[in-house]
Amino acid sequence: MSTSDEDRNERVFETCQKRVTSPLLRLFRKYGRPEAGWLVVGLLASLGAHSATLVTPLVLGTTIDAVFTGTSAYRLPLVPVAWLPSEPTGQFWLSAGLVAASLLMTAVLTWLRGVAMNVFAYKMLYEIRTDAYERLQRLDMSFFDNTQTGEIMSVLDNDASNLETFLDNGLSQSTRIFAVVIGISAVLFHTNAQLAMITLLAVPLLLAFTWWFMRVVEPRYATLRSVIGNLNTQIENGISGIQLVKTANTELHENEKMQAVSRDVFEARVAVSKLAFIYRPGMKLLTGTALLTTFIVGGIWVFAGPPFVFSGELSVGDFVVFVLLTQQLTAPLSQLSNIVDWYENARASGKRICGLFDVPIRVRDSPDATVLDAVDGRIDYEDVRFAYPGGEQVLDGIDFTAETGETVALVGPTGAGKSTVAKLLVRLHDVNGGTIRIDGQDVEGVDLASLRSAVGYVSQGTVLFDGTIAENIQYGRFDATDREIRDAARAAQAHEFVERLSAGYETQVGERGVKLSGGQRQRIALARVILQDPAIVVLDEATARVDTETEALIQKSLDRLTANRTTIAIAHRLSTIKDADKILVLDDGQIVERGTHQSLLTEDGLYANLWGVQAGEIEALPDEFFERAAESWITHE
Ligand SMILES: Nc1ncnc2c1ncn2[C@@H]1O[C@H](COP(=O)(O)OP(=O)(O)OP(=O)(O)O)[C@@H](O)[C@H]1O
Repeated sequence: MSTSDEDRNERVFETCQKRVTSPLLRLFRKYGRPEAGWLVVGLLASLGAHSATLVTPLVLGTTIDAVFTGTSAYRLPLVPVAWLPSEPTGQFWLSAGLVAASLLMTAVLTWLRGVAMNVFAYKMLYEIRTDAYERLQRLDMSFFDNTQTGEIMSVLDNDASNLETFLDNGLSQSTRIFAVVIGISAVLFHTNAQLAMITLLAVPLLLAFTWWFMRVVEPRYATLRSVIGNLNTQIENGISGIQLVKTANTELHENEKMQAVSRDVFEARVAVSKLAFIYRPGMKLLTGTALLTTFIVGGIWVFAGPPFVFSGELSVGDFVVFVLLTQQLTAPLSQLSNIVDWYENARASGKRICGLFDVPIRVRDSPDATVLDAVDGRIDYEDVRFAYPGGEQVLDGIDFTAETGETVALVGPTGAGKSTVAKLLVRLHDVNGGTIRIDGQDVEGVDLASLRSAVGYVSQGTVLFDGTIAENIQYGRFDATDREIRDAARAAQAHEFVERLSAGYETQVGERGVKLSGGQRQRIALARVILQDPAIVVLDEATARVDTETEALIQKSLDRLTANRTTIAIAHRLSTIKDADKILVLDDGQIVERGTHQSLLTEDGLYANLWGVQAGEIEALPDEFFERAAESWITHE
């Protein structure tokens, strides 16, 4: 498959994720560098805080030997002997002071670490999230057609959180391990190199055990992540389609689907846990064994002199240092599994985030794009051909012109390609062949923003945003005044019904506008387009979902909207478009008839048949029509 084919296929998001290498490094280079100062402060503070915890056992060891048992001189690593007191009382209080100072330092540095690492992680994530969202909005419609909403949402939500957890907890826990293992090793070697070798034998064993765990758990984690994705999709589909579930009485069926995906999640979690149940106790057993071995060997050494091949002395103080520090090894090393877990999750999430950044955008401004300004509104379609990514040819040789101010209607059987013709005008997709021009300029050569503000689009299923009615109308032009919003609503025949609502223009419309009727939603959408004041208007079944009375009302507002604007109107109900300047009859991606209402009726073709049926003059369409519709239906399926 060539790159461009891959970039056009339905699973383009998946393909892009697979191609990503070193996602964390890549994200760090782009988003972490500007905040690297915070990271350095955080890591140094973490290193300092964990190193400070080593002071207490060290000081305790030397104090026991020098002050309590008197077996050796009072010495502290890195501190010149001349600076140390020679009297036991002075030594005792110095030790107490050092322990207090190290506790205080640990507390302050831990605070600093928390602040610096949080700021680093939050700032980086803020940039990634906003950039990803910005990118997402520019992606082609075909990306949204082929990617589950749940999957996209989880990139901005779960994946960003996974990254944040790793950047914050994962990195600071890693420095903890680094500081503790290096620090403890140094202190133990300094205290007694021979015993240190016995104690620290545990470290390579712990690392090897963790490496094994990482290798075997990763495929299970991959399965877990994928089934959690399925679970999210199921929940998302079930909730967004709740009306269908209730009316179709399919709650049981949905429950069964939910049970199946939940079971998959359960089984995947158990598979991961089975390994975690071996790993965590295994880690404890290994560190426990190291402690016990140190205790036995060190104890014998203190009581009866050096055992086995060892030589030299081990004081009680040294023994205490070993026991205390070996215990301190356990906690950070047992975090290794969490770090691995956070890292794996962050890597997988980083791949998805980078994959999203890599999805190619085909519909974009060309480098020499010109701004579509002072639009007259003449539209030319010239031999336009189109197929959706991975699909069959949907439009084949579409040719027509809409003169400035004209209304061109597109009619024809379902699936004929009418909406596709309209979508190509605002470049929701780009043509595969031929050209679309506005005022003689190829739409692919003009600035996208100017193109889309020149065309007002009212789609089949009008979608409103959660917010007030006023906010939804203002979406057409954000700097519109209250008066302009009301004027637009009046022109759309919406003002009266809005005024009758208890909160008027401040009424909340609910998610997707569910609290309004279909006709009310449609009129709000029309008010929005009237406020936008475009030179060209596309009406895709603008009156499809309303009753005849509302249709009459909407028709009035439509007449206001389309007067003096070039209009492309798509309609099944032919009565709504019979006055159009041109009517194009589409069938199977081609224009099969064209003319005015009157001329098409005289032609006695598909349009005349459709009109006859709708006007009740003909009882049924000819068999030939059904055969063709069935054929088109089968090929579209
Ligand atoms: N996003 C899409 N991805 C893939 N195929 C699509 C997409 N949208 C539409 N199609 C296919 O393109 C063909 C034309 O669809 P289109 O929506 O343009 O038809 P239409 O004439 O507007 O139909 P209707 O009157 O039912 O709205 C259909 O076969 C449809 O299955």
